[in-house]
Amino acid sequence: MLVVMDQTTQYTGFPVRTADTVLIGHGLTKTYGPTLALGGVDIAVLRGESVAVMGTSGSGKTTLLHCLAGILVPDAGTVTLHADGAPVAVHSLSPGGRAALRRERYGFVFQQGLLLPELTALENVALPLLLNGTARREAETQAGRWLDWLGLEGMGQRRPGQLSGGQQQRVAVARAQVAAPPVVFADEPTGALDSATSEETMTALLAATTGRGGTLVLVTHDESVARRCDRVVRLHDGQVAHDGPTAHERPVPGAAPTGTQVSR
Ligand SMILES: Nc1ncnc2c1ncn2[C@@H]1O[C@H](COP(=O)(O)OP(=O)(O)OP(=O)(O)O)[C@@H](O)[C@H]1O
Repeated sequence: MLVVMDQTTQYTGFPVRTADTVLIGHGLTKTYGPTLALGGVDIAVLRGESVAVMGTSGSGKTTLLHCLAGILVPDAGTVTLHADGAPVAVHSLSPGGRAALRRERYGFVFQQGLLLPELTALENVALPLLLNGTARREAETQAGRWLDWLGLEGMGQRRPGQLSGGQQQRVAVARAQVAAPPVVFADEPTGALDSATSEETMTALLAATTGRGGTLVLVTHDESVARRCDRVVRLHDGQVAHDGPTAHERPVPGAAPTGTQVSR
């Protein structure tokens, strides 16, 4: 059956592209030796949506995220990004093409911010812009705006080791979003944080992504994190066991720093 995901429809089959679809994974299959990590997963992510991928340990969450993000190539199935310009067949890109895609079109937040320890917070955030060819002064200006916007005023010259875990994650959020990618992926972004800091980090992550028209796909074990997203996809043994909307009030979008429009 052909379905389009909306706020009332349970997922029941093959994902169909609509004008609002930004990312489609179809029939995604991945094995590691004898282990079937993904067994034909279909997923369609809408523009401006936050999707939480949940499931027990080993159910295939990170493998799915990595296939969608062009970190891993699925053994079978397709991943298509429909952002600005022509659709991109992510699964068939060369390793260099996938690296460019990750650098230019995607943002990432991991459990431990994975900030470069020898760089300042400002330099960490500016890095994606520098890699994309933005001049240093402009890159650092934009990075500084994001740090300020995420409540890190005056901390730009600190190195990651001089920031708390929650502050480091906000730097990671700023870095993921500074180049205004159409899709941000987050793998357990609050996994190392206490519940109050986790809440703050989710507020920052949602404000920086869906709050300004971008899209967020995140993996989490934490139901309270998932509840803040628009939709939950639950995996079980590498299959989609559930895909449906969460009941939550969408936060009122805040104004993003100037010059940070999401590319479509
Ligand atoms: N590089 C690898 N080599 C071998 N097996 C792997 C590899 N990566 C993942 N697996 C296996 O594939 C399955 C899915 O792993 P995956 O990491 O996607 O699950 P997950 O749901 O993200 O788990 P967790 O919640 O524990 O992080 C698991 O059985 C895991 O052991």
